[in-house]
Amino acid sequence: MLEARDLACLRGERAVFAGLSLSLAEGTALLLTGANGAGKSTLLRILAGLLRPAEGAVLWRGEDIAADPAAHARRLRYLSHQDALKPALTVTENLAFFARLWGGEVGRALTAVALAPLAELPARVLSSGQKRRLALARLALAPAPLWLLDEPTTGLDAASVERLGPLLAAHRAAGGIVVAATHLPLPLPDAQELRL
Ligand SMILES: Nc1ncnc2c1ncn2[C@@H]1O[C@H](COP(=O)(O)OP(=O)(O)OP(=O)(O)O)[C@@H](O)[C@H]1O
Repeated sequence: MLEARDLACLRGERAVFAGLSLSLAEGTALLLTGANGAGKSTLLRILAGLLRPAEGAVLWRGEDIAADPAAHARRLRYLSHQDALKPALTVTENLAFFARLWGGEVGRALTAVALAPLAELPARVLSSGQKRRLALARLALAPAPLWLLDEPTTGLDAASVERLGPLLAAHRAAGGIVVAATHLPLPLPDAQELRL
């Protein structure tokens, strides 16, 4: 369903990677690992259609994602290093913004990341782990077949990492694909690993 063919990426003069291919079927997960600077975030940005590869192509169900970037944007949830929160808005309001775009129930998504008790606080007062959980709550709003997650568990306590397990499992059980860059163990049983 998601395929990368012979990708090459240059940053400045330097080749970050070349000849990179992968193929992921419905319900599968891929962990991107490797040293700092190996190109994990870069590859996620290419798979998200945010960065064009120097060579090669990314395909969704056999079609180049570059042919219809808007359609690709609609089918994915991309969680970057940044939490992309509006500090002055409350926890509920931050999530309501995305619920207007994608649908879904804000209360249910907050419960999935155990943030319901903080729903009325402005996002600026959240701790860094709570901010990450609010970013992750977007995943629980409405289905999208492709999740691209950059260090999703940074700053999370053990219980919050564990809570991600059912969220990831439900997504995969519904045929969703997960690609996650990480230095830490993730609750993603049977994930393939690509070491960059
Ligand atoms: N805009 C840019 N211009 C030049 N080089 C860049 C740019 N963005 C990234 N790079 C370089 O590309 C390489 C890959 O960076 P990337 O962020 O993908 O690594 P990473 O594997 O995600 O690292 P980390 O584990 O530290 O998050 C790095 O050497 C980085 O310095």
